[in-house]
Amino acid sequence: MDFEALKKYSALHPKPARLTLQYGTAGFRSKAEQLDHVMFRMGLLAALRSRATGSTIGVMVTASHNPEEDNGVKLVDPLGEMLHPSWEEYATQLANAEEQDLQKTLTEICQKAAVNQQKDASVFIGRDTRPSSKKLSQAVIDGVSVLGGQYHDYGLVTTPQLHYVVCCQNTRGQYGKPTLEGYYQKLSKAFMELIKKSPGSGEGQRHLKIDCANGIGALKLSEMQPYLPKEVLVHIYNDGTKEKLNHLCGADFVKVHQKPPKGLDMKPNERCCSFDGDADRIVYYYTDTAGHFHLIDGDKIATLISIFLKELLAKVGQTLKMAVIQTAYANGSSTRYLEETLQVPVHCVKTGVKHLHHKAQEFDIGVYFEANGHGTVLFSKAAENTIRQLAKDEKDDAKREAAKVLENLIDLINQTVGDAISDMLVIEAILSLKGLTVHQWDAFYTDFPNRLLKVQVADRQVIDTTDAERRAVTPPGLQEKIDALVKKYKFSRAFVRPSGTEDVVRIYAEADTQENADALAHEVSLAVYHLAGGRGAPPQPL
Ligand SMILES: CC(=O)N[C@H]1[C@@H](OP(=O)(O)O)O[C@H](CO)[C@@H](O)[C@@H]1O
Ligand SMILES: [Mg+2]
Repeated sequence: MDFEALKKYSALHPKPARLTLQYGTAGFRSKAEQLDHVMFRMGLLAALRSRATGSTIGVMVTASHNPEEDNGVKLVDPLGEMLHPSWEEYATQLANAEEQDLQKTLTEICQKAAVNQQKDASVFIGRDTRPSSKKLSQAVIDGVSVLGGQYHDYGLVTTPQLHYVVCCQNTRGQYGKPTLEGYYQKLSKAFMELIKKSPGSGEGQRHLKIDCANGIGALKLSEMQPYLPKEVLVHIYNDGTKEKLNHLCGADFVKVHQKPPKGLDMKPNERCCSFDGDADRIVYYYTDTAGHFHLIDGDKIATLISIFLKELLAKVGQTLKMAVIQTAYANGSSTRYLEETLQVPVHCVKTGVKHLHHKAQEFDIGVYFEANGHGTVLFSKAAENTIRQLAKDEKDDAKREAAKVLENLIDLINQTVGDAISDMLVIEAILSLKGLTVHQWDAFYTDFPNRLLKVQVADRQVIDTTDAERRAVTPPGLQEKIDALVKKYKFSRAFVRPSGTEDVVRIYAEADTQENADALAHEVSLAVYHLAGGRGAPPQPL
């Protein structure tokens, strides 16, 4: 390590005194002006991680659905997964080291993680469309360079595209070509193969309106359009030319407010969807003829995909082990439908994509989605090989054809991470093959009325949870109080947990009616306020 150069460059990216940030569920996120030193240091860390793994590491500059003024950064591990938890810790230490301790902290990390400093380092960098992203990604490049690492700057990409190219690079092209063109070609080819066999629905069914949150999704989807068959009539809204990123639009806005985004005119029964700011989440929705808004969230997306996969597995006659992975935020009605009607095993894990991804790897086919629309499907290597073999050699025509559909699905799905573009194409292909309207899809089951609230407390870490975050262990008395409140309502459930991305405690409640779900959520939020050190005025009823 050239400590003189490090000192010199670090001085160009100084850390504001006393500022501490944490590498959380979604990496670092903060106001953009606080992040220059974090970016430089994540460039350093990516170079070390690359040396430690002997692989290319990704760095994505984005704050996803946060306001345009924010920014953030996430590291991508060799196969396109989220950064390993032990390194999240190093990331936090490095970001918070005072200037004079930087060298010491780096040396310590190298020792703890057994980094061979002689090895080559290679880092792929991408960024979203925020005004601050260009400059911040330059700080990442400075960090990589000062440690003698090589970098490839992909410029403007969606988060899942960066995960994809990292995986392609480290699998030596097995997963695909590590270029955007390679991504467009692989996905569009698989998509075209899939919809070839669709029964040819009417023109009206082919339209899809997409709210791109005024973000990167609009740019990349337009870039992909020439690769898609002309039967797909995709209409891009909120493309970022007029309005602010994520402002009153995007997947998070639609999910949280349960209403349509600004800037997209919806006619009754038209199929619409929203991406988030870095295009790794997607939710669908429509309004019915009575003008009611219907949200089709990640749970219903997981259900649609599971139904389709289950049918195909039955056709190919393979007993591959399939499971759906959810978090506690999954609507209880979706869990019940999956377990009881579809007879698919469901597992509940802690909030955060890495937990879902990890669990999904235990199965031949693991379908995972957060209710907010982040998700994908993982196929084990063995399952993938079986399917590809059957698609090639199976003598029985029906079985072989079903295996081919599965094979194309494997190629269409971005298995590295949830991907709005890829998920959208998967959903569109399934709806088209099954001849389903958005209304029919929505009717698989009816969501239980629910409410998500947040409460400010002095220190949200006083709440500790267990059982995939569904029960609070501390502070004393809180869980007993929640249990007593839940008993007052029919078909009810409630839980609380400290957010990993915001300084709040989240409260979730379900009950038989919307009024009851609202009332239960409110009463639980009061319990949190009183027992967990509420800050400011007590929560008011809705
Ligand atoms: C209830 C909810 O939607 N929580 C989100 C949110 O996490 P919190 O830890 O709840 O702040 O942001 C995460 C990162 O985007 C996402 O994985 C998660 O699902
Ligand atoms: Mg996102």
